[in-house]
Amino acid sequence: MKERIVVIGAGVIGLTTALELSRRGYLISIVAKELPGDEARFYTSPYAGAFFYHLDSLASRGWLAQLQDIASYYEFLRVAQEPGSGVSERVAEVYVPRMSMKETGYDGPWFKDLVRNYEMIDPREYPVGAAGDDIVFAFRYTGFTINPVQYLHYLLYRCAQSGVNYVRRTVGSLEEARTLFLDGDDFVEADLVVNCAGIGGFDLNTTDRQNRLPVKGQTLLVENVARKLTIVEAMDAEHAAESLYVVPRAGYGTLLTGTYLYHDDSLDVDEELTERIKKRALRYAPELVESGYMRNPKRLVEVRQFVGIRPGREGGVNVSRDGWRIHNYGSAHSGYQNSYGLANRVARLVQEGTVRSRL
Ligand SMILES: Cc1cc2nc3c(=O)[nH]c(=O)nc-3n(C[C@H](O)[C@H](O)[C@H](O)COP(=O)(O)OP(=O)(O)OC[C@H]3O[C@@H](n4cnc5c(N)ncnc54)[C@H](O)[C@@H]3O)c2cc1C
Repeated sequence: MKERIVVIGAGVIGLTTALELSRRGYLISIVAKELPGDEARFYTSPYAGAFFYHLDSLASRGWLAQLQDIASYYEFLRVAQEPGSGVSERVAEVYVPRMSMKETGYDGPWFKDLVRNYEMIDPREYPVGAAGDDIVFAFRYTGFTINPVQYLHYLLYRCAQSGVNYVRRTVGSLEEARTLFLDGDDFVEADLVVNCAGIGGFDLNTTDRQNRLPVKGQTLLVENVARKLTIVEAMDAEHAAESLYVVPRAGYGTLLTGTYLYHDDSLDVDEELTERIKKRALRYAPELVESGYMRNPKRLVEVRQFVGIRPGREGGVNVSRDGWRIHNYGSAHSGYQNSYGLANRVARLVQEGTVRSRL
């Protein structure tokens, strides 16, 4: 019989891992404190941008990270064809000001030969508002944007279709989680437990606590519609930790964001930061307030501000196995971008253990 596996967590990492394992024939129960539709300080997935992007060049990006990301890229482009998934294919444009160009001899992002329709942007096409930012590199490609709440519901639905069940429960340890495989109306012991608890993953793997690295992000959702996904690396010397992301979403509306506050897990909103984000967005995406485009209102109409805490980890994401315990947490700012790649790695860890135990 195939292994019974408890997956802890119903963020993008837990749901994708559960889905990919069930597609391979394993029996899966998800055990999670928060489920899609919930909001909580340490339930990060609903607060993401979310899109596919990383500025590193091929030379500076590890091959494992590349494999994870590109596996996810093509899966998301496929999912984008499914109505109601919350994923939409979009043109993505990236502008890199001189102040944020860290590499010398940079000739494009690591994915330039792997994504669809990659090309450099001619300086004559730069938005008028970019003047003064000293842009040294700009490119576009076929990307996608994700409406996270819609996509999390989609994943849960796909899991249910694939035979995955789920239980709302806070667990205090991996041992406790192991007793919570739901079999009909009863709990039985699981063969394996996968820790996909995001920032909570460190509480369940206490020997790793010193690597906990929360990274705060602040976002603003507006009703106005942007034409494309626009990414501008840091352009303001006074606020060098701030970039600009203009993220048009499925169902319209646009998310404006671009902040990384390391070792910060507070939830307060910085109103001055919100004003800076709005000003930058209007420089690069003036159509947001042009009635000629999608009948946009003449000012930004705020829906809501959000704060999300990215589950970062010193040393990068932890995907590892120790007997019946498997970990998959710490994906920081790219949990969507590498979700399918990480789930594939977990599936290999499950399989390798199974093969070894049969020898
Ligand atoms: C502003 C912002 C923008 C972002 N933009 C992007 C982007 O563009 N692209 C991208 O790829 N990523 C982006 N991210 C990062 C992405 O959101 C995260 O990497 C991802 O959501 C992490 O998912 P997760 O499943 O690991 O954690 P979470 O979503 O936090 O889920 C954790 C799950 O574990 C459960 N849990 C925790 N502890 C316990 C316990 N003890 N018992 C039971 N259940 C437990 C929780 O209830 C929850 O269900 C962004 C994040 C932010 C904040």
